[in-house]
Amino acid sequence: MKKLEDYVISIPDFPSPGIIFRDVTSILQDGEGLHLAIDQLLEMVKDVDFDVIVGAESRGFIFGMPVAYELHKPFILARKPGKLPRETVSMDYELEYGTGTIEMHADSIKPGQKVVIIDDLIATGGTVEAIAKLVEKLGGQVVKICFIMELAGLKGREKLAGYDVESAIIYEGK
Ligand SMILES: O=P(O)(O)OC[C@H]1O[C@H](OP(=O)(O)OP(=O)(O)O)[C@H](O)[C@@H]1O
Ligand SMILES: Nc1ncnc2[nH]cnc12
Repeated sequence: MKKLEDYVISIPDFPSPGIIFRDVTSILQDGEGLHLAIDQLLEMVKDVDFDVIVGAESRGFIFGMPVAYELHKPFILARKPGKLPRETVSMDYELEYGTGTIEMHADSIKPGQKVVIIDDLIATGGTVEAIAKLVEKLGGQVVKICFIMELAGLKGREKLAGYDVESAIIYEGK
């Protein structure tokens, strides 16, 4: 039987020299790969007491939403700047190849809510660290952070020290 990592195609030097791009679309374009990915995320949160799932634009939406749907939980979008129509909170962060800003609706997390954050991949950890800070700014508590893939060589976990972090696939390098 194929494991989740068997579905991942890695592309050297994309989008710039030195980056090995771990292409999540290669999981999604196989029905069994997609099913396995969502099942593994469901397994990660099965014993976690939480209220809300937050997904990171855009690939985090793909993986967070089916988990929220299956567990009858709300799904909150952490989006790139200028996309959310109502009052937002915003945080800047650094990426493996660039910088970014992430926003959430100011009313999306209620004080005291327990939050699971889902994204496809952790590289430097900047994106999800920024989202965790936004959740906390809104009074939420981050109880678990789940990834499909982790690039351990970029040490993103160090940025997320103190959080319960789990990844389905861990690549030792970048
Ligand atoms: O751990 P980090 O260094 O923050 O990098 C990981 C983030 O980078 C990618 O998203 P990207 O911003 O490229 O957006 P996309 O999902 O819309 O392609 C990926 O989907 C993660 O969200
Ligand atoms: N190396 C990588 N592969 C796929 N997505 C990424 N996002 C940031 N770094 C990445």
